[in-house]
Amino acid sequence: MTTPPLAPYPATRLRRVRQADWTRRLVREAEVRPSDLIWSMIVHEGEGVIPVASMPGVERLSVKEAAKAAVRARDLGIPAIAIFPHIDGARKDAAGSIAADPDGVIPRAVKAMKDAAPEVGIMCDVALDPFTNHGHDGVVEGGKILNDPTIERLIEQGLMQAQAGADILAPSDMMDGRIGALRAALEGANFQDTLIMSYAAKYASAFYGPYRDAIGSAKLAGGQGDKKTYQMDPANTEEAIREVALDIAEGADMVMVKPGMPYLDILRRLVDEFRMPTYAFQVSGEYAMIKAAGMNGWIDEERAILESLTAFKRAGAAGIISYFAPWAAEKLG
Ligand SMILES: NCc1[nH]cc(CCC(=O)O)c1CC(=O)O
Ligand SMILES: [Mg+2]
Repeated sequence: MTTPPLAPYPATRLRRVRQADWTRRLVREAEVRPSDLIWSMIVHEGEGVIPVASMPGVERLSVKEAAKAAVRARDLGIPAIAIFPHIDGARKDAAGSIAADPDGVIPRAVKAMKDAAPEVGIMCDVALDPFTNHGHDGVVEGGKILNDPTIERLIEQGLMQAQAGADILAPSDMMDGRIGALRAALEGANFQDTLIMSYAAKYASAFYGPYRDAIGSAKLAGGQGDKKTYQMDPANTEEAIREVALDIAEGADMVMVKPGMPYLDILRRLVDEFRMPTYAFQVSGEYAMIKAAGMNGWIDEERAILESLTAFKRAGAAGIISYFAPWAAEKLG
């Protein structure tokens, strides 16, 4: 885009349009609405709610509470909820054997949430790490994360989630080829309408720390932070283009960039390049930073949250996955 020639000062005074709230609202380019939000939510296997220490204000919800939250999302105009499981450590193993258990907390939550609020889209994380005792997103052998055997497990998990009623499957594992395999499996099992949102450009980031605490994998091997053989190097942009190109070609309906704020340049690039519905995940560490600074009185928390969400929209996001979703929807609604 070329900028039209501007009359020199004083004919042009850019401050004129900023002089009052009404002028600012008239020229505003990006605005975040409740319909832009996907509520990121942790569910657990027990009863009641359990606070997450490193994410003040976020609680792990029981299935019953998750169903109530779905109703709340509907009433707030939030279109979708992304659920992630906290699994009892004693039930994890090296293979993540219970990842595709049709009686697990995720399928139970999906059913309860769809029963309570069928109008709300439910998105499931397709990944093994909440279920493995090493915290990695894949099958590990001799210290290596095996790509193709992992895909087989993800397919079982994804089909189970679709069977339970999940609307969107969101593989967050970063194995090569899993989008194509999952799409073929869904077609083969008559799930033509199940959406796939690919965590297409997911970086090996320090900003996932509180999440690993929330799902109970922080102290495990994978929780020490090294997922660098499958998640992307934070230094790379062109590689993100290749990742997203492949996932679109394999059948992704929507793509995601993760984390959010430190990667707004990637988000913009991908929107420009592919014109696909592109989402940003404002991850646990971003939540924790804003919250911690706010609680200390170091920043104005409410303004910082809304500014951060607006920044995603300005950068081109079709929507934002965020732990702030219910608070923000209430504020904006
Ligand atoms: N499959 C892993 C997964 N799915 C969602 C998140 C992070 C979410 C957040 O930080 O809020 C992670 C973390 C990781 O890769 O270790
Ligand atoms: Mg990929």
